[in-house]
Amino acid sequence: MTLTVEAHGLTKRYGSLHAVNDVSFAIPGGSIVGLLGRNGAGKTTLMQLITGQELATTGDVRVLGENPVENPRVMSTLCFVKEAQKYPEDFRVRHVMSVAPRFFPNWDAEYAERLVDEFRLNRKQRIKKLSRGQLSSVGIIVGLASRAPVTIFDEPYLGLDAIARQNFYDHLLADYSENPRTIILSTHLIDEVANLLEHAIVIDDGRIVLDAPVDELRASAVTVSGPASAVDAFVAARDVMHHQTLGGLATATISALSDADRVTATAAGLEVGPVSLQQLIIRRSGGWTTEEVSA
Ligand SMILES: Nc1ncnc2c1ncn2[C@@H]1O[C@H](COP(=O)(O)OP(=O)(O)OP(=O)(O)O)[C@@H](O)[C@H]1O
Repeated sequence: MTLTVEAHGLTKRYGSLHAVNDVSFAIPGGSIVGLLGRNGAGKTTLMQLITGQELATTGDVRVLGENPVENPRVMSTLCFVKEAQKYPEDFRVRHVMSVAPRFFPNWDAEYAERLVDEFRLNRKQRIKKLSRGQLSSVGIIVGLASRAPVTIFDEPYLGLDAIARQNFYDHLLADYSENPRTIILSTHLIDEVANLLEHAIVIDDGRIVLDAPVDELRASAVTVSGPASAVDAFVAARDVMHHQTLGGLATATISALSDADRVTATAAGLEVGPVSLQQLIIRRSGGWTTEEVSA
């Protein structure tokens, strides 16, 4: 299997702050990877290291087997859609679309034009006059139409309404299916992208706290819900990751159940269901509590 992005002991320090701290991972080619974590966790710094925009303090990062820093061969395979992309002062939407092929050898101009219409952008509009959501749309169009072998989106949805975000997710999945490549998506909207992601890397305080296939994560836990007394009796001898009560009802998140345990739970009047990816990731990042929700 070809590895597209690899890091070994990668560290970026700003003064005494370890923004990225001894991080190692390997992203196989042809996958959609979620880079997830709380504010200030180190996601943007890690993406800057991958794209050669920052120099590592120590450690090593490779894109398609090569160091990305000042490497034109690697640059031609990368597209980094940043939250705060800068454009020349007098640029209009159509200028972005016309210069993009110079940076992205796989640029699909026809697809880009279709996306401009779908995201309802005015080709003549000055970039600096675009709304926050329209500016995000421009970045999304560049990221999708670049067809870059390694495409990285850093919170690409800022200011986008729900319809435009769904449009992005639908296009991402459809276009990725037709043109497989490596897509790294940094987002806080985990449940919105849960169905897109094949792999999740969670970073917290500069360190990777989770690096796992999403299917494996999903299979690792379940919720059991029902009358509080029945839920409590069922989970009494188990490791409870999260517990929530609402009136006389309770929901507990526990490790995956065997078939026999599922039968026992159902016989006790409990419902066994899936856990959302967001909940699993919050839990793995050490952020879950027991909640009492008043009715
Ligand atoms: N150029 C810089 N100089 C000093 N500190 C920095 C610099 N860039 C980032 N940091 C710090 O490094 C840490 C990681 O920042 P980073 O932007 O990578 O986080 P993030 O996970 O992308 O956060 P968010 O989700 O809020 O965008 C933060 O504490 C941030 O303040």
